[in-house]
Amino acid sequence: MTATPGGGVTPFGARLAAAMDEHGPLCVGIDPHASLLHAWGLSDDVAGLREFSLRVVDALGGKVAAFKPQAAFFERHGSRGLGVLEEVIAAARATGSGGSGTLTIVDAKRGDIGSTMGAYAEAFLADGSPLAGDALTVSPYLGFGSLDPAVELATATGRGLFVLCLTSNKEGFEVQHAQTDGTSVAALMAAHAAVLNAGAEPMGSVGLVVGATIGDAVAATGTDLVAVNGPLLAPGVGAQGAGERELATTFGGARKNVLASSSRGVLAAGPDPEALVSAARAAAQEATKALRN
Ligand SMILES: O=c1ccn([C@@H]2O[C@H](COP(=O)(O)O)[C@@H](O)[C@H]2O)c(=O)[nH]1
Repeated sequence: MTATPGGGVTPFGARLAAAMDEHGPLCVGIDPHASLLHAWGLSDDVAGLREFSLRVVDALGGKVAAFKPQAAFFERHGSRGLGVLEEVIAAARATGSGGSGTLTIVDAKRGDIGSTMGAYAEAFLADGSPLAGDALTVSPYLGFGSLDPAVELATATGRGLFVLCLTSNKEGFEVQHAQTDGTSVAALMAAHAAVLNAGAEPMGSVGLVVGATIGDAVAATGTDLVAVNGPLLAPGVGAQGAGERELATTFGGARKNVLASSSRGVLAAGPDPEALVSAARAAAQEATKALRN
């Protein structure tokens, strides 16, 4: 974690804003699908998982704004797979010039009743926990307030959260577009995040997941992304079909806070490290054109 001159910790929102300014608004997902392991000539076991993931970190560390390891692909290999996730987080932290590291967003989508959420928070957001990256994806569908232990620990340790709001999959609408008294669930989640981020500069640390594939869902659900004043993680770029046009049109006035995310779209270029760098560079340029002009 980066210390401020006053001895505090620079909040995640500020660290992510700086990383996006330096490297472009692209996050590369580390999703070691069995099919990708095979395509890279690796075995679908813990050794292959480790080799694949660390090669991605080696090739792209210090060159992209963030990594997003998908916990499911590590969990499917059991406790040793989780050990590899810990190694990946540590390796990302050690990359980059000056030891500043590459930010990691652990995509584990945790959410539970508050007392259990406290345990998830300790696992993924506490200083000293080997599974703690710089931010965690969380699910608010047990009620936004159930996330309080994660909000509190993330704030205390300078980490961030990405709360599922408008997800990139086509099934999300039945929950996220549902309305109570004229307010959609997505708009309500965004409003909760806005309260937590109020006044933060350059942006707060409680972000949302808003897929790049959602078409006009921001307007359709009345979701005020500008008021959120926090980072917007936008999966769906690449393999799910979204590209420059979707990034440019989906987020309106909140575009500058968007971190586009691509996993298979970049990883499919491997295992050659130079090919991975070229694919990530092309995706970052596309995201920059769409989001920063
Ligand atoms: O709404 C969401 C939330 C998370 N994801 C995750 O992002 C990656 C997408 O992988 P691609 O290979 O770029 O399609 C994956 O880990 C998902 O679980 C998402 O796609 N949509």
